[in-house]
Amino acid sequence: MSRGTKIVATIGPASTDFNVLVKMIRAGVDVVRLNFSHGKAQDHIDRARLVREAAAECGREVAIMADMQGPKIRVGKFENNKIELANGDKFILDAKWGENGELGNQERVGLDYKALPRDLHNGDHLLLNDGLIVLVVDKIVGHEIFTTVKIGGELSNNKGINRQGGGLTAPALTAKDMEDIKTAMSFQADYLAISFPKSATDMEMARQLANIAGEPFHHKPMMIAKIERAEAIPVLQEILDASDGIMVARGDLAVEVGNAAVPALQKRMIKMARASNKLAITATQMMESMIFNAVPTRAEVSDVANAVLDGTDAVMTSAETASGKYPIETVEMMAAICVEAEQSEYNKLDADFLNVTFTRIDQSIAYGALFTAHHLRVKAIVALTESGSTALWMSRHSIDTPIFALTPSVTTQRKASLYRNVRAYHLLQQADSKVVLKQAEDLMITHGIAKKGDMIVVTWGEPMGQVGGTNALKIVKVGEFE
Ligand SMILES: Nc1ncnc2c1ncn2[C@@H]1O[C@H](COP(=O)(O)OP(=O)(O)OP(=O)(O)O)[C@@H](O)[C@H]1O
Ligand SMILES: CC(=O)C(=O)O
Ligand SMILES: [K+]
Ligand SMILES: [Mg+2]
Repeated sequence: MSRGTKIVATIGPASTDFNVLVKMIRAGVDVVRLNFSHGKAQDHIDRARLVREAAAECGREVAIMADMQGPKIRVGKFENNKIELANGDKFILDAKWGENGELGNQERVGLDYKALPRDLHNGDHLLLNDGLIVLVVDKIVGHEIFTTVKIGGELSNNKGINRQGGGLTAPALTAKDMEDIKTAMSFQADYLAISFPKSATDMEMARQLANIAGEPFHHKPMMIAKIERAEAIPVLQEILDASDGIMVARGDLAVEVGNAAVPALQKRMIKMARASNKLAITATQMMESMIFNAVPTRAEVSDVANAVLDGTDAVMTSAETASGKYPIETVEMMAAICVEAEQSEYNKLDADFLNVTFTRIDQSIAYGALFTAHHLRVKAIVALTESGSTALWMSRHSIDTPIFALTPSVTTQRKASLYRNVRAYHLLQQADSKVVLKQAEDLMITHGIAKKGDMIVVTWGEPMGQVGGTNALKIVKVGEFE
């Protein structure tokens, strides 16, 4: 059985190797994530090239997602790289500490966001290191935040800080992000993930910067809003409207909204994304124990399967594949869980369209193809597409029929590798629809999707070769165009 849910794999020291990457791609990686929170610009440029080479070796198109660092607030470095905080200890976060090279100690540490004291109030709970350490603000005096340790532990260099409940005002795009967007466009990253956006404006600004940086390469990336701060939740719809997709970034989100709130939010976010014709990625700690172990826990298996049932386009790995011991096994395991979970999917195509009115020709064709495929039980839906949007619209609804996007654009092909239930292949640009339909049939036969006499549904636009012009649907008996 082929897999419909896609796999996004973060790469890092454990996977920056041609042979490992080839094995990971063969095991099922569809999108590679480069995390700009770690490493230098040149490291990402080199990694991107390695990914393209490994994908070529596998005869596949793999998308690259550049994930910006964003305004994650971090503590500075310590004299001895780390300290141990005990419950009840007094500790100072000092926005001026480090300005003259001072390192942190048992009493105080510096901050990379100088305006933090201004944003805080007495009684605020600060969560450090993804919530493993909790500090309560006692008072703020100028640049010094005086706190009492509520939950202690080891605090090491550059760990992140969140306020419980969110509300810290750091702007979403930092100066570093703006530089990193240029780097990502220099290798034409297919997806750009923006960290901590809190409004549609943040996403619009990022898109504008990306489009300008991509212009010399005629490249426009798809924009992913990482939903990971409390303020993003009430404005989720407007963020979705300004983006091409969202990431349920459970690491930071859990710290801001409380971890018990995350599962329900995940379901709501994925549902809203699909209803808005946008993509959804479920991220963080999906196979966490596989950083050290060759098999996942029962809970992790269920987590991946539940994300599939929620309708996510992709499940994502972080440290499991970036710095873990079993990057290849993690991907193999995830792929197997996805396939199994998809078998049990409850199909409710009719319910998706209750009271829906179609107003666009291209969308009407896309949905017409879905219903045709569903009711006639054809072998495949084939969308001849320039931009990929026909395939994207179809993929927002769950049906058993696989969707194939055939496109002359390699960028469209790469982007489509994130769309659930869509496989994209390259098609030679042709003016004559008869020739193209024949090519489409041949591709289905070559890939073992359909054989002579099987039915497939094909959509395309007349005249061929124009973006957004899908206006034709044909039910084809394979072999008809001999
Ligand atoms: N390029 C890389 N180089 C070194 N280590 C990496 C790299 N990418 C990821 N890692 C390691 O994997 C861990 C988890 O990866 P992930 O991408 O979730 O990082 P993170 O620091 O939690 O991300 P963020 O800063 O976006 O919240 C990181 O904390 C880091 O130890
Ligand atoms: C992926 C990410 O940034 C998070 O989970 O917070
Ligand atoms: K990041
Ligand atoms: Mg995050």
